[in-house]
Amino acid sequence: MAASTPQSPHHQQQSSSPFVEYIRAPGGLDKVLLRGGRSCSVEIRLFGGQVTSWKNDHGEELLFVSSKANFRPPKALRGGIPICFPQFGSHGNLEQHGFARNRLWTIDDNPPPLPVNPAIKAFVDIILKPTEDDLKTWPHSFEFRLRIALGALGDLSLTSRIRNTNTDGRPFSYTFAYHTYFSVSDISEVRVEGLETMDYLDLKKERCTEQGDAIVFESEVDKVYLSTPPKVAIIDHEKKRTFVVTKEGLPDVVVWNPWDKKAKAMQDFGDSEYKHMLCVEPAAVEKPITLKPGEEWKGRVALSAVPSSYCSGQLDPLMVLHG
Ligand SMILES: O=P(O)(O)OC[C@H]1O[C@@H](O)[C@H](O)[C@@H](O)[C@@H]1O
Repeated sequence: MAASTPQSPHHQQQSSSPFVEYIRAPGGLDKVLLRGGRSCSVEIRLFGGQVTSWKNDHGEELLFVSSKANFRPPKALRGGIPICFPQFGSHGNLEQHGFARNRLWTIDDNPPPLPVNPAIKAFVDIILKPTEDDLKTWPHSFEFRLRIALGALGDLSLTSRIRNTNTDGRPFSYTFAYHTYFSVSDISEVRVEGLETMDYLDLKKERCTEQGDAIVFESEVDKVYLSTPPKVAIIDHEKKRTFVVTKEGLPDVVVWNPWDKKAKAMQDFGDSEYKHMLCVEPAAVEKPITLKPGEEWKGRVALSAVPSSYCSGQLDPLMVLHG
């Protein structure tokens, strides 16, 4: 559905679905709200094509957004799920994490169909195409379609479809990440399962191997885990909540927490906020994806938040990851 001209600064546009609301706001801050059962909801900001809120049945926020986040374009918002494309981090010559998170996306009126999923309550399709300026720094024509969907059980999924629309016959390559900021009660009470014994790239992009235990957090972590299994679990002991991250088409997973020193150095991040967030980012970093003209790539992530089967220090990882 196309967005119409705003009639008031906060004009709310009717969509054909009672579960989808388009909210016009000044300064490029248009949003889309997806509503599910009870208090479940997802908020998407067209600037950056960024999910900025994901709430469960009880209306509790599941994603972290910094209290110091800068909501004004052109800077990306610190929190939610920024999209890193066509470059993850500093793995290339472009600006950090690429430009997609700093561009205005539009509603995709006529997306090519995706397989029908009856469990999906509400969804929106948005699209990004390069601007003239983007073509100067990254001379490739593309269509990046993103479907954001809220499932009947409150799960959130993001499906990216990137197509090479170059007319000069040239392929292009890119790296990618769903830079997901999870909200956690206390980082020292959190562990990540599913990445044990995996190889990873450290900050210096050197290859190392993770130990056999679940990952816990006692200092800064910034690692790109390589060729990982399709599921990762983030267990928040204090909240007794487990986030299950299921990914397709995205071999790598970035795990990031800036800890105290880096937190203080970030102007749009509170000094102590590192205690309440963890980024676990399904990604394609080590091996860039290459598309020939006309080819399309798909990368999907599904996030769910379930009560932990944690009980006095015993979590059955098999239940979480395969149950
Ligand atoms: O400050 P930015 O550009 O949003 O990046 C935040 C972090 O994003 C993570 O994905 C990277 O692994 C970190 O190295 C980086 O510091």
